[in-house]
Amino acid sequence: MVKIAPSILAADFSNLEEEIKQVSKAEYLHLDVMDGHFVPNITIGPLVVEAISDKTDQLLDAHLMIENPDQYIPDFADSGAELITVHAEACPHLHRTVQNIKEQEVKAGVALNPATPLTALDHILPELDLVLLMTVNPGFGGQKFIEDMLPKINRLRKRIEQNNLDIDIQVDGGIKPYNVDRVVEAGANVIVAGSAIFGSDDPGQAVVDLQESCK
Ligand SMILES: O=C(CO)[C@H](O)[C@H](O)COP(=O)(O)O
Ligand SMILES: [Fe+2]
Repeated sequence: MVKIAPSILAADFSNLEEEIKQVSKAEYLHLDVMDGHFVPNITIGPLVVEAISDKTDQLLDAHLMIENPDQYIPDFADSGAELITVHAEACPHLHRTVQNIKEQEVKAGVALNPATPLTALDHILPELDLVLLMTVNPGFGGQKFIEDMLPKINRLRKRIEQNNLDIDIQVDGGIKPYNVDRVVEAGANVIVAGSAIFGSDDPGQAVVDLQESCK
């Protein structure tokens, strides 16, 4: 089943509780953590994740776009994140970082930037619960989907199937009602959407519309 993960990056932060309530039909809530170093933007930390965890039963999906994530993994797990995703590009000791996530007894994800090849997953894939394929360059919401990511998604899905693995493929960036069917067809099964949901007049309906488009 395909799951929708609204990214609160595009929500009204002055009214976050109400914004989150509107998207409660989505299975995940995607929390973009940016440090101003790995990406040129700064967003939220564990304190905000903890505040959100009191307000929803959705799976809290922390997308860490930060350098040295190992330093903060326990804090994000303690704050209620149930899936922690780190960027391969930010982790010189990726295997150790993934083990650090698993020690916290939360799901472990690895994200790849658009220009990072799938070979970055060669010696880590069986350890993962999820691979996040960025479909824009990370740092900002509202960017244009990079079409060249479709064959990348498909190659990863085939590799997962050929190796009899049970790993989610999440896509993040520029996903809209008009292209979501193509990312699902290519093999993605966790769909992040920020501006397509919170930029619409009715975020709750936008979640339902995306769910319908995935069927
Ligand atoms: O990780 C991200 C940016 O780095 C966001 O999750 C992503 O950009 C979602 O926003 P949109 O759907 O508007 O593209
Ligand atoms: Fe994200």
